[in-house]
Amino acid sequence: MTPGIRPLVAGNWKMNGTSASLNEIRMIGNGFMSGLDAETEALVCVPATLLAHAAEILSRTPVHAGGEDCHTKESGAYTGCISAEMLKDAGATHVIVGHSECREQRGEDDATVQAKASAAWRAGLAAIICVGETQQQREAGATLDVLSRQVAGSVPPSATPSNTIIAYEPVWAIGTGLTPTATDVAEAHQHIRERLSEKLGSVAAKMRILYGGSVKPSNAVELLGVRNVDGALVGGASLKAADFLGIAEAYRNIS
Ligand SMILES: O=C[C@H](O)COP(=O)(O)O
Repeated sequence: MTPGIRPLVAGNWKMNGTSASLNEIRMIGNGFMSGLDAETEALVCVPATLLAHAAEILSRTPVHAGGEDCHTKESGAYTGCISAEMLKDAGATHVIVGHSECREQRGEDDATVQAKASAAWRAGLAAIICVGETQQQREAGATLDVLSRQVAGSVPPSATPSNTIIAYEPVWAIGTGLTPTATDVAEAHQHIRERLSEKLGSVAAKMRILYGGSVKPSNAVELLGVRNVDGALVGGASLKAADFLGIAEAYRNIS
């Protein structure tokens, strides 16, 4: 938590979900209508095939719909790719960029991630920029250096709290059930906040820094209660409305 920052609980469905899954979206939207939005803002990033449907369902609720990735260009000969403008047109308010799965599987570097964040703004979307170390980097004691490099290279210099959210996702914690200790999370988030301050100045104090990596209802109070943790980016547990809502409910027990 950071005083004065409203936390964001964001889901990332990754390559999961068909039209049969839209009922979970409906239940997430309804859950936030029953008062949860007082504590947190909520967002579900879904595959592009579901985005327009999800956005339509969520338009009657406080929950936003988002995309999971975007191209740097607005349009053109990029078969299979989706621009930020297309996501916006389908109803997105946010897009994730630089997720470790994109960095690793598609060889995305920091410059590309930064260009994608700028593309998101060009379309009127907020960018959720992901950073985080691998297991190997962690074992080599390089976590903070990696985070410094990724913040320096991936965050555009004109980022503001309204157009940019940072997500710290230790790669080794994603989908593994493993999580860093609260002390490690606090150190990483403080380090990111400091690097953002150096880069962006005073606006960094109000920028949301989410934690992602095996967040579940059972560990949400501990992880989300850490200083400088301003919400969660949730993968597997966002696929089930009950789990996603359970994570958001953690804020009722965090002071
Ligand atoms: O974007 C979400 C993260 O990769 C976390 O995924 P997870 O909650 O399944 O570990």
